[in-house]
Amino acid sequence: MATETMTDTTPETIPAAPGAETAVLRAEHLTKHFKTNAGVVKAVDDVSFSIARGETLALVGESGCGKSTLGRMAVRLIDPTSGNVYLDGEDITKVKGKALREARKKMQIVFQDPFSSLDPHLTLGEIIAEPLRAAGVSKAEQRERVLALMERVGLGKEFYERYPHQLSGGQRQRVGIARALAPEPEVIVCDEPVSALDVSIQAQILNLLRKLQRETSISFLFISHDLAVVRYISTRICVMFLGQLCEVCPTPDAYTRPLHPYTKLLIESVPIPDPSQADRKRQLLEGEIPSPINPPAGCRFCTRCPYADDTCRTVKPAMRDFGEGRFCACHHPLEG
Ligand SMILES: Nc1ncnc2c1ncn2[C@@H]1O[C@H](COP(=O)(O)OP(=O)(O)OP(=O)(O)O)[C@@H](O)[C@H]1O
Repeated sequence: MATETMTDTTPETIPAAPGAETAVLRAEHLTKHFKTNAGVVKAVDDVSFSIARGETLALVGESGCGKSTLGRMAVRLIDPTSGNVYLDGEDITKVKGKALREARKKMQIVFQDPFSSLDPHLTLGEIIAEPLRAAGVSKAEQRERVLALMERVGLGKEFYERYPHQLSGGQRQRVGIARALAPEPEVIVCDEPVSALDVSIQAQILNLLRKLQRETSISFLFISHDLAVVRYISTRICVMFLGQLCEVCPTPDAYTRPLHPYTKLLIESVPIPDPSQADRKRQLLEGEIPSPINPPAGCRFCTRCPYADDTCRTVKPAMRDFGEGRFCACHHPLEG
């Protein structure tokens, strides 16, 4: 139950990682509603977060909870229904034309499927050079910079003239990362970047991202449903359920001392690969996720939560500060 030290806090006050400099990217009250024939889909509802320089912030949650929509809004690939995005403290929610192009250079995205996101008719050299060409970099300099980028992501010179279909999945994702790095961004949204890859290749790509971050203190918003991957790569975690954040905390805390019942169930529902742990009862998340067209009025997790009472069903829980960088929106947090 609630402790006395806990304070109510509006989500926009969720700080960047403790001790970090000011946030590179900050989202405030981001909301996206899609009008469909079946009704208005409340894909993302009043979500706020910030990413510090050199930080990897993970966004986790089940399929359909709004992760990709949130990631795309954060880098202005889609416009929010309401809410604001700040890049280096500047409100870029409504910028257009040249200002938008400048902002987009600083915020890149790497997609899950590196095959469909690479033009099959272009060589790797051309694909990686595309953002440089658009920025007016000379032909000669483009080649030099592309070769340097390829080296940084572990692709030899011999790949310069190759086409996407000549590459493995892991190599294609390296190309996707090189292309994202080309305009020297401050933030890269990685939307399930390793989900389509074999486990051994996943580790190589994750290690590459870590190496790049050490070299340049770039920030990542890392979207994933894979909690093992997120544990390895991220500094902090945002747990999302049905369009809203329910917990934000340093990554180890999500696994060792979760505050939200949903975080705990999500962690416990991960398959157990270690046979000596086979006796551990695997918790299953039960019940259907409610429709984002007609979400529950109070806490959105109330229909699946073992602790839900009348308050949970009627009153939306505020995001509260538990100290040490831990925030949770729950009427009955697991600690206190
Ligand atoms: N263009 C759109 N029009 C209507 N509904 C949409 C649109 N894009 C997303 N949605 C809906 O918004 C909700 C959130 O989708 P989103 O893809 O952001 O979730 P996600 O957590 O990234 O899921 P996944 O991991 O499966 O990609 C879903 O209910 C989805 O069907």
